Amino acid sequence: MTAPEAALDVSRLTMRFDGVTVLDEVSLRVRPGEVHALLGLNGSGKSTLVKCLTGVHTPAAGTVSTFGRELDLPVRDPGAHGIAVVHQDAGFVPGMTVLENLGASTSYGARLLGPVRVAAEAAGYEELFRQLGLHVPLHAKVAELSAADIAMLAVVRALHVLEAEHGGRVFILDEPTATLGRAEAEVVLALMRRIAATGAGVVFIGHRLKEVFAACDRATILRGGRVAHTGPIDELDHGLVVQHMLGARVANFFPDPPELAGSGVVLRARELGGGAVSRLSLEVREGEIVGITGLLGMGHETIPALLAGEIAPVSGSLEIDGAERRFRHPADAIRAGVGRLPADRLRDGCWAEGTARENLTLPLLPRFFRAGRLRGRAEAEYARERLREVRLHPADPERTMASFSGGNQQKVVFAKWDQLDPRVFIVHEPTQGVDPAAGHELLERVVERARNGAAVVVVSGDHEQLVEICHRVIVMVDGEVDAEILREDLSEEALLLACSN
Ligand SMILES: Nc1ncnc2c1ncn2[C@@H]1O[C@H](COP(=O)(O)OP(=O)(O)OP(=O)(O)O)[C@@H](O)[C@H]1O
Repeated sequence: MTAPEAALDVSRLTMRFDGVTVLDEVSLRVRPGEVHALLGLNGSGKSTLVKCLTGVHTPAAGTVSTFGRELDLPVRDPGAHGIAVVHQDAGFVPGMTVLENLGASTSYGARLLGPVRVAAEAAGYEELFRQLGLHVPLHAKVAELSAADIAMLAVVRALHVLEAEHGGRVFILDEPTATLGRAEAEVVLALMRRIAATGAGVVFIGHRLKEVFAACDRATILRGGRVAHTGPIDELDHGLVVQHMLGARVANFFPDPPELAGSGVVLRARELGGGAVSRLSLEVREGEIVGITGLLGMGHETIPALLAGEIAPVSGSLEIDGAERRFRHPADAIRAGVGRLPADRLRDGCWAEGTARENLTLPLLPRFFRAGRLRGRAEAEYARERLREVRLHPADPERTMASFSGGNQQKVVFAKWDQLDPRVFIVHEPTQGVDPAAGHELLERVVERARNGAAVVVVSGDHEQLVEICHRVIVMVDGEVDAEILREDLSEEALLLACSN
């Protein structure tokens, strides 16, 4: 019997892929009005659990109930049972208006036929926006909105789909803040809390523990497809969460940047302009780690593409090791020793249908050819070794990229750039979607790159990370460098203040 007070009650759910158990008798109980964090390392089973709740996967065993009613498995039409999932990638059409995008998910065809219905729908949304305290114009194009507004619209769309159908609601937010800066993330977290306050059960999946501690009431931590811990958030701390995730303690969470010894300038940008950057002057020395941040839309997100030949500069100049460079294509930048780890790895960083090995060795393929033939065994051995170093899980380089969890895809893309020994290494949101333990490993490797003499640029909205690993951080406002904060003055508060200036 399910206790009626649970908004969502998952009991002993088991899921297997080709005989491999990915969820092993997982139970999750979310109360109405509660924000419940679902945590775990990359690949621990969080997304698989969500996919079982939305009918994408059919579990081998277990039960699922919402507000006391048991659901038939596989779940068909989760919306009818009050379950909505908000994914990180909202899938909105930028050229369409807010209303068109919101309507498209419910009754697009009908809306085209009935102007009266459009007015009713608009009024419904206006009321919903008012209740949630959102100020987003319904007739603005999605392309004109901030990232935080778009993230919130994704939540609202899910809410509206459920509105008429069901009394009790279960919201699952899958990394809603992963692509947002600190200030924008706070807005989305506040919205999540307001939704919980209406009596919904909210499940929050995220890797930024700071957000988890600020916004969640309870947490369930998965480890290797099993529940390692469940309980109130105030009985946990950063170290304990990671301990439950890993089954072991991590002592020093963030690595320190290396000592800087009077080293020469590797990367020098003078008044560089292009895309959303109007003027960037920057010098990065050998072994130095320079962070770049800003509120979304302030230009810092464009800098990796500008420095790595994807956006052609329209003004200013760029030097690497004293030689002036004009990159017309990313390949020019790679040849000049510039490596770039992109933020959107699925769009820019990998070939989803290819295997992890193919993705890794792509830039090095000529090395594995002899007399016109690919030395397959040497290539496979190389890939196995490199991917073992980044602790790819599962440790099978022959699986397609699409079948790895998000964090493990990031490890492959990271290894792909790291192996080229870049002279200038630009890492853009390096730990986005990556669990805290793997994130720790990736940051250690970034610091190691600098220790070996590379000039490292970290473009990130994650201020905690910038404070820990950078020698100094540059803050962009309106496409220009607005402030520079040296290591001795670096703090999250100082960065937030500089960003919101
Ligand atoms: N369609 C699939 N076929 C085979 N194995 C899969 C499939 N989907 C997921 N897996 C495996 O199931 C395990 C759990 O993956 P899942 O995506 O649920 O992890 P996660 O906790 O959401 O990770 P992340 O934090 O990186 O998103 C992983 O080992 C993954 O490789």
